[in-house]
Amino acid sequence: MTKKTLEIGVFTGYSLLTTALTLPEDGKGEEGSFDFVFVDAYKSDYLKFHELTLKLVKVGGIVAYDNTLWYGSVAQSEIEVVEDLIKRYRNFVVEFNSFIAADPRVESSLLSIGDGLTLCRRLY
Ligand SMILES: C[S@@+](CC[C@H](N)C(=O)[O-])C[C@H]1O[C@@H](n2cnc3c(N)ncnc32)[C@H](O)[C@@H]1O
Repeated sequence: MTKKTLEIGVFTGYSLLTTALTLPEDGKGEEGSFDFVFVDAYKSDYLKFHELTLKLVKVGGIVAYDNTLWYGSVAQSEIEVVEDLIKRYRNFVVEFNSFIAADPRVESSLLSIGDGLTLCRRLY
């Protein structure tokens, strides 16, 4: 059962509260061996956060990265993407997805729900 969770990138707190609602009475958020980390911050920092979260999450724990389809732009060629915000971060997300797919430290899956959610399970 998940007891220790962390969220990187809080705005309204919606996703944090959603996670909190699943915690048992003795669930904690202290530093240490986390069961679950949810990352929804600036996409340019995702690779940096990956190194950090792999230290924080325990072996067998899950790190979830939001927006890894980045409005579908990761499946488009760079020149097809015209909207500024999407264009600005597309290459970071493409690079992140490639890195995660080849990272032997995690087993990962990019779920095509919402704007894409990548689940990584730390293997060692
Ligand atoms: C898309 S919103 C997150 C929404 C969040 N899922 C919620 O329900 O509240 C992204 C948030 O991440 C924050 N953020 C971006 N980069 C960050 C960083 N390096 N460290 C901490 N927070 C960061 C932004 O300020 C913003 O509030």
